[in-house]
Amino acid sequence: MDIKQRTQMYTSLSSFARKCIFGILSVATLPNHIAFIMDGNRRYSKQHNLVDGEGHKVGYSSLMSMLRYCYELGVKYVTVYAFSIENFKRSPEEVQSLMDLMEEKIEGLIKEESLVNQYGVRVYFIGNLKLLNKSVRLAAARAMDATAKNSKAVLLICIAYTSTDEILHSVEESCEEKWDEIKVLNDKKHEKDIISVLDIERHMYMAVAPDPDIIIRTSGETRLSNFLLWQSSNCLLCSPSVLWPEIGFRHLVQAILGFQYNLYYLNKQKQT
Ligand SMILES: CC(C)=CCC/C(C)=C/CC/C(C)=C/COP(=O)(O)OP(=O)(O)O
Repeated sequence: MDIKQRTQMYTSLSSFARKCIFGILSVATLPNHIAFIMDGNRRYSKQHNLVDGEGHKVGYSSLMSMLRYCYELGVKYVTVYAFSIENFKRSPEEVQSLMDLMEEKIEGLIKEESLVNQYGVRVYFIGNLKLLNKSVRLAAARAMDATAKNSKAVLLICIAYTSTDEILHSVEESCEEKWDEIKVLNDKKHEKDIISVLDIERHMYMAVAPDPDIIIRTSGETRLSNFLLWQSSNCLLCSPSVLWPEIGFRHLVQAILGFQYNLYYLNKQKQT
């Protein structure tokens, strides 16, 4: 058997094993939305003596594997923290190199043979997109347009994002909307109206998705780092102690088992 045949056999065997494990996991409630904080790409580069930026490229391959597993399993929504507003404070060279990678990979997402097309994924870019340079912003707009008709699954890419910025944006939009209503009604008694939680939720960038069930943050970190603060009040946080480029199938399975155990335990508590 040559290398090609061996690789094919390995791919079919691992795909079969995954299907069996997914079959078992599907017996209990599956998460509908998983979010990832992809921590540890630079540390991976350093640990493996790679040139700067290589860790993020390996990190992108890990992301593609995790997306494949999630969509195979039937998780409809996946969110990733790709670039925070805080990341703009890194050196100009590093920001530029990350933006170049982002642009290249965004273009790749909508290619004919891409995973996005294979699984019918609608892509959203979530964040303060006007902070991005024009070419990345246009690439993001193209990817959103090109996938707008896909409805089997959803990928939300948080870029130029922080949760506090999202909340601020949403409160501003809600106030403006309320103010316009008051002006139209020209009714003094409405001036006392205040915005509601529902107004704020409606104006969130993340309003296109339900709240996440699980947030997985690699490299053993248990901080949320300004990610989905509003949306994570009932969410399970998992922190596998591997760097993002090292994340694998077993970490996803562990997180889902944790979620299912948590749900089982909560239901049991409610019954007693
Ligand atoms: C199109 C698309 C979704 C592309 C995503 C590409 C990708 C893997 C981006 C990760 C970006 C990032 C700043 C990760 C955090 O690791 P870090 O750089 O902070 O590393 P560290 O935690 O070791 O410092």
